[in-house]
Amino acid sequence: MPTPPDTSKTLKLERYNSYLRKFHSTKLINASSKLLFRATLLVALLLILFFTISYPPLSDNPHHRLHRHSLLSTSLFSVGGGAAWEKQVRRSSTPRRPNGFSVLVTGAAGFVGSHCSLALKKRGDGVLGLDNFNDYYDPSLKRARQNLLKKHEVFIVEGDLNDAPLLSKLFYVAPFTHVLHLAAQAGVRYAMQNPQSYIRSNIAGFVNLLEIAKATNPQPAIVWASSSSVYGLNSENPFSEIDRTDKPASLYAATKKAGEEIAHTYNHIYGLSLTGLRFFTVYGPWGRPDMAYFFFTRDILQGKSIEIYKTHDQKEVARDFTYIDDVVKGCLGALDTAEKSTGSGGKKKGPAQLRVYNLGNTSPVPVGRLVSILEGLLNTKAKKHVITMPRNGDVPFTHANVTLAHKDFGYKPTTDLASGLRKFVKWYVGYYGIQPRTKKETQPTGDESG
Ligand SMILES: O=C(O)[C@H]1O[C@H](OP(=O)(O)OP(=O)(O)OC[C@H]2O[C@@H](n3ccc(=O)[nH]c3=O)[C@H](O)[C@@H]2O)[C@H](O)[C@@H](O)[C@@H]1O
Repeated sequence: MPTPPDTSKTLKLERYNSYLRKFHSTKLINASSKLLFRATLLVALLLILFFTISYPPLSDNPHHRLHRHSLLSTSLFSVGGGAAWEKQVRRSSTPRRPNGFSVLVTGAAGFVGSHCSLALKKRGDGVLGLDNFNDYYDPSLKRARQNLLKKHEVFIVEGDLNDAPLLSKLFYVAPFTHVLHLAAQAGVRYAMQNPQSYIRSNIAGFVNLLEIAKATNPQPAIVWASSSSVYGLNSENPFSEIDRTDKPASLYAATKKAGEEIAHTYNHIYGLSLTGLRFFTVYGPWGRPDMAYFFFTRDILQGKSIEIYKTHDQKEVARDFTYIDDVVKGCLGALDTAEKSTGSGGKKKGPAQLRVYNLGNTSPVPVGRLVSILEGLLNTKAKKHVITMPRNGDVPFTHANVTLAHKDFGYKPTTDLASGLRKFVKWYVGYYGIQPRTKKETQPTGDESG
């Protein structure tokens, strides 16, 4: 019988191989679980880091518990510009004086908005600007104002009032104590060309802002720009806050009047502290190119004719032109005396302050006189064309009674039209690089009337 083969060695070898296989697979499993564990840990750490930077703990930021929910529910973590952007928002809005305000200034790249932002920043308040940089007038002027503000460490967020997620985010990131709401579609006559833009900014945009503000905790106090145009066809003289304002002459005026009524509603239902300021034809350096004093200056210098309106009964049209520095003092006075809102997170807790003030100059000047002052300052005769006021929403005259603003926050305009226009012309020729003309260069031209 053949001897059976000796299998003991083969068996040993197989056992050894199987042991080795088991050993290696266990090692492999161990290694991959370690790798998985480390990767999970890293992702978790990164997530914690991201949320800590983006959203400080609620105890650090008692503002807007509600907004945390809305931000999460609508996946808005991506709104705004990331961590560096949020840092800018926080830095710009943080006050540098004890008990300073943190103010959201809407329309900060605008005329009144840029002046107020600088004044607030200079006295140590925190200021964050918001502006949509629309092209109603030359946006490069708005960019120049933005650069000026940047030099003074005021950051302007580029965005629209109707962008609810953006507003929510701003209110979440920065605990604003006040809002100075100056963003609006301005201009009386343009309302006939583009009525919808007035509804979008002055009504829908304002409501959107109030919706966000009412839901915050604590709610900010709001000071906002109404307009002398709400007096419309009022014939009382001077205009006082208790006069009728139910006869607006333009859609612009109607939207500002609507704003005053909307303010009443939000004050009544939600306890928001609201102050409306009726500005009277504000003018000065860094002004608005769509306003008469501004484009008269440009057209006089370019030798173009200008139209001076007269009323239908052949009287001169007059305005209570108010210098920007006086208006800025009025805005700051209104902010300083604004009481806290009483509501929180959308619920009213008690009656809140609701105010309206005239901010005018108390001294109306006919448009013809404004043109004479400009002619003198520019050393150039204007080509005047006097026409009957077109039916474009204009009112014949404005005249402010400012007793209330004086009583409540010491408002006292100190700049007459000639002094204010001198400062404007100085800025204008500097900004546009125009060589001032000497008396000899002046070309006398006959006045044209029609
Ligand atoms: O105080 C206000 O409530 C308003 O003041 C100005 O509106 P307005 O007073 O009409 O200012 P301008 O458009 O600069 O007109 C000034 C004066 O010049 C007159 N004007 C205007 C244009 C023109 O070609 N000719 C002319 O004589 C107007 O009738 C008015 O009396 C602003 O444009 C509004 O945004 C603001 O709300």
